[in-house]
Amino acid sequence: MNPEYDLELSGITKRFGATLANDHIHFGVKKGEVHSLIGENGAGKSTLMNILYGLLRPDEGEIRLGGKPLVLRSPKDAIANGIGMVHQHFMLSPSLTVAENIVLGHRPPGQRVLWKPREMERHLEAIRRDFDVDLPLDAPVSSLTVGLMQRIEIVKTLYRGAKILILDEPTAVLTPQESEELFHTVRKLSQAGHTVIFISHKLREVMEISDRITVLRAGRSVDTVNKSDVTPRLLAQMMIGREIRGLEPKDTDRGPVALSVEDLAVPGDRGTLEVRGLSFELRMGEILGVAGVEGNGQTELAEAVIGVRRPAAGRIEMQGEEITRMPVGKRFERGLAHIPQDRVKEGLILDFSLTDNLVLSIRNGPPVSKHGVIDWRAAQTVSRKLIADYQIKASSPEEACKNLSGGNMQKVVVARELSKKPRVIIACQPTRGVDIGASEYIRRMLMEMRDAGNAVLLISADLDEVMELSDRIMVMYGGRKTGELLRAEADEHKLGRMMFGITESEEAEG
Ligand SMILES: Nc1ncnc2c1ncn2[C@@H]1O[C@H](COP(=O)(O)OP(=O)(O)OP(=O)(O)O)[C@@H](O)[C@H]1O
Repeated sequence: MNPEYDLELSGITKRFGATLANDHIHFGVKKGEVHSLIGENGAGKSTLMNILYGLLRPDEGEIRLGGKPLVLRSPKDAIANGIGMVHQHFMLSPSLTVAENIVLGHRPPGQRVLWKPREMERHLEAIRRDFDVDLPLDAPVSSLTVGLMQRIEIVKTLYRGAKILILDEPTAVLTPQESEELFHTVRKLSQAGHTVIFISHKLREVMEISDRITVLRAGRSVDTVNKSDVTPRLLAQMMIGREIRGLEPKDTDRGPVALSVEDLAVPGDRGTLEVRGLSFELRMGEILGVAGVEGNGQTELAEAVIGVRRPAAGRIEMQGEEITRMPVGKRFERGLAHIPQDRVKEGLILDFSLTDNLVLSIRNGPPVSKHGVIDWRAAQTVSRKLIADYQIKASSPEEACKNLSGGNMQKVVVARELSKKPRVIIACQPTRGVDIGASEYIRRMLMEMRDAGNAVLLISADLDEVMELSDRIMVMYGGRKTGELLRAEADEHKLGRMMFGITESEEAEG
């Protein structure tokens, strides 16, 4: 045990069948530090943190807290020892209020009864004050933004006495503004002596928030470094074990119209119009980026184009044919592909194998099936090739998708959609939660699809991604277009203003 460390995991090994997810990992954390845990998809981050949170038992290795060995049989043990975890998928009851969600099922330490309302209020108030987090305590959770839900999860773990907080890719679901607020909370936590373990793929964030950084690669710990001793480039190399190449966007000739959207109005789940009179054209051979803070109609736009949400007005054409009311299946037959933003809910059948998800769900013809009879061997060959091309980490093509890490699930969706040889691709947050190596690959694939003369509508809240890939960028705010720029004309400042509703003419007036 290194006396510097408050928490130390040593020799942690965990196998899932043939997969060695954690291979003698060493991970030491100091009190009050923000310690980032980074690594490519499937590197073993979630497995290690699930062990620390008592969700998984290691096959080998030891955990020590404050110098004493710690055996964690369940999250209850972890919480009792001051270890809390905020997962990527929130565990909240939508119909209950914020306050009810926070206190739900929690008893004050050593007592049999639940908190009394006054004590509860006092306890919550202390958390609110100490960490400068504001919450609408009486609001039902169903009415809140994702950023607020995450804040509730953090307060919930603090309420249960967490001193060490594990945040599993917390910014993956946040807007840039919400991420800033989260960082403010993280800094407050660290100042108050709490330890934060921050899992992320975004090196810029890691460089901004961390004191120290541990890099995992293929189940092993590569190194732990001080933030001041590294650069993002060096971290990327440590993660993927080689130099990364930059992407060189290339100017291509714009072809005929791939997608034309005219005066489109689309209602959201609550019946109010989320897309309001939107018109634009996407050409073959181009990537049109749709920038904007999430929740400004981008999702409803994508859903209307792929056909799962009915527009209230307007017209959509694909390659000259009207598709406004065309059934989804027909649109796909005509060459549309969709990379959904919620891959778990919309993109995959989790209990099914990789081959099922990669190949069988989309191919009805040769070589995978003939006259309705599936050729399993051919299906497996196609599946194996996709697994290799996209470097999907799985023990075999028969592995169930639910066993894959989050980033690898995304690779499955992208591999399947792009392998359909589509003509028009609607890509929604295609690299969210995906590591650098795989992001680079997915971005390169989107550019290759474009260079081969196809069209890509890239909806992304990641401004860097939009600027890196797009030939043109359109900004959405409040369901409308607030501007459209060529990549060469776009900069963060201009786009940022448009993202908050300042139109091009207002922009020109300064
Ligand atoms: N329950 C499971 N059964 C089988 N294999 C699993 C299981 N959980 C994880 N694995 C495998 O263990 C390896 C490590 O996965 P883990 O989820 O820890 O990676 P990660 O670094 O968190 O990745 P990501 O960034 O994509 O979330 C992967 O190859 C994964 O497929």
